[in-house]
Amino acid sequence: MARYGAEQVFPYYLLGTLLFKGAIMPDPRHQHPLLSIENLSHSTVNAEIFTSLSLHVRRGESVVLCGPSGTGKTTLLTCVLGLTRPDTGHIYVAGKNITDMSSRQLALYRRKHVGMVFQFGELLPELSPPENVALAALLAGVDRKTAYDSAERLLSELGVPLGQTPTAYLSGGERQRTAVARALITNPPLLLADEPTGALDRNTRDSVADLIFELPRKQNCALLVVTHDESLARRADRRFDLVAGRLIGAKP
Ligand SMILES: Nc1ncnc2c1ncn2[C@@H]1O[C@H](COP(=O)(O)OP(=O)(O)OP(=O)(O)O)[C@@H](O)[C@H]1O
Repeated sequence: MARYGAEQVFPYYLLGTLLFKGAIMPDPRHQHPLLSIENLSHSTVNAEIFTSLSLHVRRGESVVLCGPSGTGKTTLLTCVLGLTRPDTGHIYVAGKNITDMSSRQLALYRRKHVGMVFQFGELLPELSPPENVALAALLAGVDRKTAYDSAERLLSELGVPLGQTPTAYLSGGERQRTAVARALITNPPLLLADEPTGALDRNTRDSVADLIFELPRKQNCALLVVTHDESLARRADRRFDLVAGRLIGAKP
């Protein structure tokens, strides 16, 4: 049986300890992408929206998609959500080809693998923040107690007041934090956001942006954000512009 001396084992022990303590984080660029968009083309009855578009996002990294109005940024997000079927090309999430999935499989995929933050939160205004957030977990099959406990923990961490006040009465920032909590409650590996700070004033926008852009590192998820906001785009690890149906990389 082979024997290993301390001098042979120690470097591996040290590396393992450093990795465990988070002193050396694996570089996201060396991982397989969580989201792979490959040669995607899509058109409406009137026009071609994008052609042969490819984009990869890894766990732990943030990518921002900018570009003029009407170039298809939201349409691309709806393709990744499985709400729009592209004409050609494939989208893989965690190795699964979502462009081949049935409607039933897509509904399950959305509940378990994707969190989405919309510009106006898209919460149910009559429900309280814990109810809005817990609902996403209940729909994903989580039991009632766990869903409510997790919703309250997440909301507290994100600084949203608990209680029974309907979300309609909360401030814009509190509503958007609730929307982030709802996107995170199922612990999705992929987080999408469409103009997540577009409806907020400057101060609130900065604090919600801070919150969103620290999620890839904190939750080890992949983040894809669509925005017109240059200050938001600067926070991303990588930034692309969608212009005339093509992706142009502005930040490596
Ligand atoms: N279901 C649809 N049927 C017909 N045309 C559509 C449909 N959905 C989107 N479009 C068109 O596709 C184009 C891209 O729209 P999209 O909303 O994706 O652009 P965008 O880049 O997100 O714009 P903005 O920055 O203004 O939000 C637009 O011209 C839009 O009118």
